[in-house]
Amino acid sequence: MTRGSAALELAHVTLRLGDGDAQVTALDDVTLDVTPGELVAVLGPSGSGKSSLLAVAGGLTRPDEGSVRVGGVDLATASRRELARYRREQVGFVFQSGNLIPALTAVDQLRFALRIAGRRADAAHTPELLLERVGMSARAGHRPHQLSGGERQRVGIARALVTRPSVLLVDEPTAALDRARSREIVALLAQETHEFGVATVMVTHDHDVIGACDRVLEMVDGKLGQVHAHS
Ligand SMILES: Nc1ncnc2c1ncn2[C@@H]1O[C@H](COP(=O)(O)OP(=O)(O)OP(=O)(O)O)[C@@H](O)[C@H]1O
Repeated sequence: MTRGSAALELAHVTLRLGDGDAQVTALDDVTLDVTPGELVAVLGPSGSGKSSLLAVAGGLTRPDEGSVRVGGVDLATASRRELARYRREQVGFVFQSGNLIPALTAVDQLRFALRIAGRRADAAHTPELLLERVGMSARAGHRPHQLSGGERQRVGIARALVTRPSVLLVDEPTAALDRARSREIVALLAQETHEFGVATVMVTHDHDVIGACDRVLEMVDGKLGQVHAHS
């Protein structure tokens, strides 16, 4: 699989979870193309399938039907080994509250991510330079408990990008932040998405932050579509 700029292409993806009467169609015929350098927001109520969408796009689970293509490989038919490799080499994840490792300083979070990925930073994307990009140089030696929620998210974004993924998957990045911080974080995600040419999907409940996104979609009962006005 080639590294770098690759689109994320989901076609007619269906994912069923649970068994028998308890079975739920978490994703129902979902089609989504995200181009390199594009930030797509996915809105939707709790239980609508947003986490399932990230799980399928991130190679954490295979769909029951449809295809999920990144750089010419179909994750729906990939082996477990190929999926693990895809997750390690092609995907960056950003979670709700940063999900940083408590014992590590900000710069070590990024070094550790590189080590896990079995990668070396190229000269233009060292951990130090990435932290500078997200405005965290002065806090590079701080551990998570010494950082604010917004600062932790900045480190989380830098950590996700240090391995130079093709696809960036972002789960409720502003859940723990106030309105001003939320807007800053999503503006940063947009900036880095464009700069790195990464295909980014951000799921969120937060209608307030979608102005910075290139495209906004809505998930309802496992179906992905255009946003409808809410009363
Ligand atoms: N392991 C499972 N077995 C059965 N059903 C499941 C399982 N995991 C999730 N579901 C169901 O699948 C549907 C989609 O869940 P999903 O977590 O993708 O929604 P979500 O939009 O991310 O919700 P939230 O915003 O609350 O995180 C929900 O109806 C949920 O109850």
